[in-house]
Amino acid sequence: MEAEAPILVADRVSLRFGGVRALTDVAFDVRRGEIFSIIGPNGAGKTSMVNCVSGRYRPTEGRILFDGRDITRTSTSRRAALGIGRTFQNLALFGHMTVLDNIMVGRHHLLRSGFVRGMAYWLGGAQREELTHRREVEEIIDFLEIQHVRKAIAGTLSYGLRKRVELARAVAVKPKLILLDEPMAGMNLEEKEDMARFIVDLNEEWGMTVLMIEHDMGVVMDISHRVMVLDFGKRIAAGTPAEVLADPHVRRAYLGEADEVVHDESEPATA
Ligand SMILES: Nc1ncnc2c1ncn2[C@@H]1O[C@H](COP(=O)(O)OP(=O)(O)OP(=O)(O)O)[C@@H](O)[C@H]1O
Repeated sequence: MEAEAPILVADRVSLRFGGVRALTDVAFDVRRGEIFSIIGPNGAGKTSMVNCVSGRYRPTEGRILFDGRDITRTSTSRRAALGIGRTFQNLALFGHMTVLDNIMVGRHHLLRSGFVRGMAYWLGGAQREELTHRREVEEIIDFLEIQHVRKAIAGTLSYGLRKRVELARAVAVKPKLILLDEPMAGMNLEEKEDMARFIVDLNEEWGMTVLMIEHDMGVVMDISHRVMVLDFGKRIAAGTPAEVLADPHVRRAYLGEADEVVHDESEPATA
């Protein structure tokens, strides 16, 4: 049987900012239905890579394919309409708006255009559309367990809850691929465990494909199907979490002193 085409392909992507080579010849693909994570030390190029996928940055060389289509030159908004959703490293909620309104904002493009909607309203179709819309939003609110704060002003919530609302907003646009930029950053252990569970459920129950950057290695290795490791803008390894953890390049580059620890058995421990 022929393997299904990947939903996302990065084809030898390079990105330069003046003299800085943020990415050099990075290639990977994300399979439909998987959780794929990008890890690497600070400045390795993770955010740059995800920005090339979302459309915020345009690669200097190479191509990005989504759902079989070359999107290298496609605008950010068009990519979103094609089915690429995202959350941000720093929260990007409307702090003065309610949780419900924040989630609804992301849904606008799913409704028909203003003029058509106006006409349809008079013809009776808009009410049906509005009902479906509301039901779907309520499903997401239930799923992410934020019913109790749906009327609260987003800016007043705890950090962990705001991250969850941001995820709800990204999910609400029904993306085929969701880009999560450090979803656990700044969270306490309990919040991290909740977030990890939501990501796994989104993937398993809602069939959402996930491309994630995350610094928490425990979470990454726990929930990812495959992982790519970047270092100084280059891909140094990719594979299952077990393969990546066993890779000597990764141990040297990412885990730093791991090699010395292995070779230093004769030395007394100093840590
Ligand atoms: N807009 C920009 N202008 C100039 N240089 C940039 C820009 N964005 C990223 N860089 C540079 O590109 C390199 C890769 O940065 P990037 O933010 O992609 O790394 P990262 O792996 O996401 O790091 P972190 O884990 O710290 O978020 C760094 O040297 C960074 O300084």
